[in-house]
Amino acid sequence: MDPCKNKPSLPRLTTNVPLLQKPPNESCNALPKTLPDASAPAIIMPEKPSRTSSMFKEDKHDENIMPVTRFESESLPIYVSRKSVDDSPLTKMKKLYYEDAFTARGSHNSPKDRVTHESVVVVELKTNTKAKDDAPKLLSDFAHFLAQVYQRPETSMLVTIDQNADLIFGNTSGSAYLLKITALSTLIGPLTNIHNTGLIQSIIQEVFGIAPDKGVVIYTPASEDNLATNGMTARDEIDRLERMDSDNSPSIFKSISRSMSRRMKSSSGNSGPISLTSVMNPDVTTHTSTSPVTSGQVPPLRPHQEDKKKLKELPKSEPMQQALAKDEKPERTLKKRESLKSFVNRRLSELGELTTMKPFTATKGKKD
Ligand SMILES: O=C1C=C2C[C@@H](C(=O)O)NC2=CC1=O
Repeated sequence: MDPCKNKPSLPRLTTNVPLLQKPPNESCNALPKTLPDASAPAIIMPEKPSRTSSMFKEDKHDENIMPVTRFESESLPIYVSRKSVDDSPLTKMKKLYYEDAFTARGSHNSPKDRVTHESVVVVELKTNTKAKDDAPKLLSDFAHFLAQVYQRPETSMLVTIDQNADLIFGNTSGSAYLLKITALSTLIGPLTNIHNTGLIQSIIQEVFGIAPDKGVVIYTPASEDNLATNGMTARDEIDRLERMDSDNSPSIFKSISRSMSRRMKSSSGNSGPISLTSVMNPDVTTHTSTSPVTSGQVPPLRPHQEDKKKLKELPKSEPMQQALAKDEKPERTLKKRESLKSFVNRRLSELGELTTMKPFTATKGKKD
């Protein structure tokens, strides 16, 4: 006889993470490997961040063990070893997660999205009812389950379970629980909470035998400034990644510029490259930049490698006029009063084969 038949059926809830199949012989008391329903469409979506932001404080509690007899000793291990099996469901799930998060088809590419996607989720469960599983296993399995619910690596889950809480809900001292979940505001919102409450309360019912109406779930949104780990708040981390992104973007321009330069050289033979870096991003100040003149220190455009070498030798603070004096081809430089637009257009017309290119317009509608 299926021991699970007498249990109330779990709500058919949805998730947008890959779900694992429950083995037919798995104990009804064991924490399921998977979320309840893999077939229905996802409803988790980013929600408007809440304005509130606070981290809950730890409550003090005294020991109060209420032994529970409902859990049978024949409960099977809940999860296959995740460390030793390469194609374990968790590995597959992680693979899908990382593919989604870090490839072009993923939508989590901005620093904020990246941090949000891996931000810590803190889950605190207090109950007056003991589960059958030993604490480490219970914790690990619960963390695994919650990581699926919140769609993040398990390394981002902080889970604490107090099975000896002094706790009363209503006027009876029967089994009950309090579950607090703290996460970035973007992970907490009306739809997400409805969805996740169903999932989590179902699991708690399976594992602890406590009905959803005997448990309370509190969701606490934290702002990026109020959630921290590894010596950094989430805000710090977003800012750091944003700085890294902006530091890295000029090199992308540089490499495009280099390949453009090679193509132009091979087709014209007598012209130097236009720095795409500077054309695309006038604020970028590199040695090959044609940035708008600032403080009279704009170094010349360097079309050839040997020019580049020379330029490297220029002291960084060398004034523009001195730099020009050393330049063999000063006409290729951005003259002090010349706008970027007219400079680029002048250079384009110098490069005969580029006449098909549209003139560069630095400022829409503004005459040079
Ligand atoms: O609150 C968070 C803070 C950080 C810092 C960063 C790290 O791993 O160093 N990642 C974070 C995620 C958070 O949620």
